Amino acid sequence: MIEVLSVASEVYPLIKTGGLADVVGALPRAMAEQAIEMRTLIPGYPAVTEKIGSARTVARFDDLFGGPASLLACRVADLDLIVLDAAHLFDREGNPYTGPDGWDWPDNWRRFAALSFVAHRLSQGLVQGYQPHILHAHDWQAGLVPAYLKYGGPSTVRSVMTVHNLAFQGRFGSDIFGELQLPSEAYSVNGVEYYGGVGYLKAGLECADVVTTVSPSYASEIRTSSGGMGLEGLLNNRAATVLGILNGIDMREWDPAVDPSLTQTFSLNTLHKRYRNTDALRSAFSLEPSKGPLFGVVSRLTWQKGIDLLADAIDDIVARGGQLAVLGSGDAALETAVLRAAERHPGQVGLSTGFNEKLSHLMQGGADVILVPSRFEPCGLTQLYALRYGAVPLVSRVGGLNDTVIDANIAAVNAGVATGIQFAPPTEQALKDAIARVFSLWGDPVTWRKMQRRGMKSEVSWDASAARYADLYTNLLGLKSDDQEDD
Ligand SMILES: Nc1ncnc2c1ncn2[C@@H]1O[C@H](COP(=O)(O)OP(=O)(O)O[C@H]2O[C@H](CO)[C@@H](O)[C@H](O)[C@H]2O)[C@@H](O)[C@H]1O
Repeated sequence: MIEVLSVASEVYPLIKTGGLADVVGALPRAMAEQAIEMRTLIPGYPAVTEKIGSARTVARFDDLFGGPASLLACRVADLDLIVLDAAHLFDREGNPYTGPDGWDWPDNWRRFAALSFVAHRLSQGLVQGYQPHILHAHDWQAGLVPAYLKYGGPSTVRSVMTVHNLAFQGRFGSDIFGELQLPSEAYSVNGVEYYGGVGYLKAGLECADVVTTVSPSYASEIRTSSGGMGLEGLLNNRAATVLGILNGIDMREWDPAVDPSLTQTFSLNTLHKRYRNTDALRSAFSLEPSKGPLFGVVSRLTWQKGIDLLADAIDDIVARGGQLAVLGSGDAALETAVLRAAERHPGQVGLSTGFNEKLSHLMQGGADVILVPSRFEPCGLTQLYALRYGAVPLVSRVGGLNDTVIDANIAAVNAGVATGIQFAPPTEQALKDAIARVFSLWGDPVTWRKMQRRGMKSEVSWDASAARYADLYTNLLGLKSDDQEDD
């Protein structure tokens, strides 16, 4: 049986700030169905240690990057976790990356170096009876994992680096290098060095045996100058080992037939009851009763997510008879722009700031349209939840949004395959044109209903992608697919 240690800074349902947590939380169960054993190494933030209950201490460090630490093994929410309990690094208020003042923790380099260092120690047999064959690192916080492995002496353990978002790279000054416990040769263009400093994600991309990202389109985009964020050269050099494997969704967590967060559960056969969630959503956002479509946004409010484009299109939505409910927080200027629109259109536009998992489910189960106008989107999960919950996704044609939504152009409508609306390029005008198309489709209830139903039947599970990860692990270890059962 192949043993994979997945290393990440968040995992649902213990700690979540975005889509990374959903994926890291769903992968182990998806991989178990492929006969791959996956444990997850995560930091012991207060939110995590509070939830793990009784755990076994499986290793101790007298001094891990400046303080004592221990590793706690436990099984929570069907996940096999190894929690890095290190009070000097993780026992603090705030979110995983920022303090209560909203600024990055100044020692993030140390906190996540420690996480990666421990992953490497686990690959060296730190815990008796546990030997991972593969270290699977997620995003920059785990970017040093492949570097510790590469520079840590001979090993049969292999590494995979998955990019969930190339925009967050974990770049620090060269002065930290001396504290990373890496040999001096690691400070090179083939190692962790990046433009005169240390680049955590760059290190992972350079040193991992294989790089993956979360959709085929994004895998292509990151190799171009417009999408590569400076890393396109490196990624092109490694083109043969850069793969796009589409995210799936956790079909148990996101199932409209049993979802306790919905006012009204529903399925394909009871889609006519879905309007009760729409009514509940209107009340939650203090919106007036309406016969027009209710647009919903569940997102970080950032430039990446195209929220400035949305802000400019709000008046259009309302002028055409639609309403808008926005759940999200982020850049102050964008929050203010949405808030101003809500003030301009009382009863038609609502904003709920903060992170609200339960409300995010009601948004999917109640909104008529889920709007995702991203400038770039590695995969995107909210459009996948939308499809499963009978909300029609309106998305920009980038990254994983391109790979998961079939645009309702005339050919697709006639062929009976459309599942949503796409627009390109990500500009205000193209978004407004797409909104106009939504209203014309909304005016044809039969076509609209068919689109909803088709979306609900779309393949959004992990099945196909888990099989791809299983093949990847198997090939990396030089095994044939049928060998792994006997191993
Ligand atoms: N205010 C709020 N309250 C409650 N829930 C909220 C919320 N704001 C956002 N969410 C939730 O956070 C998640 C966001 O996931 P996405 O994949 O859409 O984007 P994100 O940029 O975080 O993820 C990155 O990683 C993922 C995983 O690989 C990629 O899909 C994506 O493209 C990439 O940018 C969803 O589960 C959404 O419901």
